[in-house]
Amino acid sequence: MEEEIDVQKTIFVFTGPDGSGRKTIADMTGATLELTKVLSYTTRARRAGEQDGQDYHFIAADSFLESERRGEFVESVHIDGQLYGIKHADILRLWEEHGFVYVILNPDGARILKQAFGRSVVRLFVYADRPSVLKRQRDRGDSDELVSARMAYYDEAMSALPECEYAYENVDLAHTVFAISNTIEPYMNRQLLQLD
Ligand SMILES: Nc1ncnc2c1ncn2[C@@H]1O[C@H](COP(=O)(O)OP(=O)(O)OP(=O)(O)O)[C@@H](O)[C@H]1O
Ligand SMILES: Nc1nc2c(ncn2[C@@H]2O[C@H](COP(=O)(O)O)[C@@H](O)[C@H]2O)c(=O)[nH]1
Repeated sequence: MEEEIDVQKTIFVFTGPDGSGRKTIADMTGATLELTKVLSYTTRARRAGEQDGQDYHFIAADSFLESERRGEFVESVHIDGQLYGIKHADILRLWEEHGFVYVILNPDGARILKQAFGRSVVRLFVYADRPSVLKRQRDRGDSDELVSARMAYYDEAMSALPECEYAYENVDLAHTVFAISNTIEPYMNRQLLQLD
């Protein structure tokens, strides 16, 4: 059931197929508009260049399961043997502190957040065609194993496009960030107008 949430508090959910550029775009847009990121918790190992508390909260499986048992996650998923989730309390705290926040989730997680928080959730679906997604992951140096595991979810992820509030084909990075910033800004300005 949808929670009673102040509609001026918004969570922008960057979703879409892996490798489409969601994270890059989310973080660039977040930096441009001074949005705070709600970090996921995960049991997977940190990859080169990733930092705890910046990319994810990297935690042990027993700690994740204990939090799950206590009902702390608003949504959690198993992907390729690893656990990922977002804590309810983190969203509420960051909403209280900042009003506008963002998160990067797969489409299943995005759907669950929408069911939980209704109008306070705005899903921004970022996609690219299959060859581009494949190339971006290979260019980044991801292993063949990781790339094939992710590509197995491509069609399923793409099928979530119509249910999202907005969708962007990410061909040119700067252009996509500009378009998404233009979508988000009116939400923030609406709040400023109401505060006047
Ligand atoms: N428009 C673009 N053109 C070319 N490369 C891009 C573009 N957008 C993003 N990239 C690059 O593609 C790679 C994947 O981007 P990113 O990590 O943001 O994707 P993602 O959708 O979050 O996927 P993942 O969950 O696999 O990290 C990165 O190396 C990023 O710099
Ligand atoms: N439903 C959720 N999906 C999440 C969460 N945190 C990350 N993700 C998505 O998982 C895959 C794999 O991520 P990777 O960093 O291991 O490559 C990707 O689609 C992420 O967006 C979460 O808390 N919930």
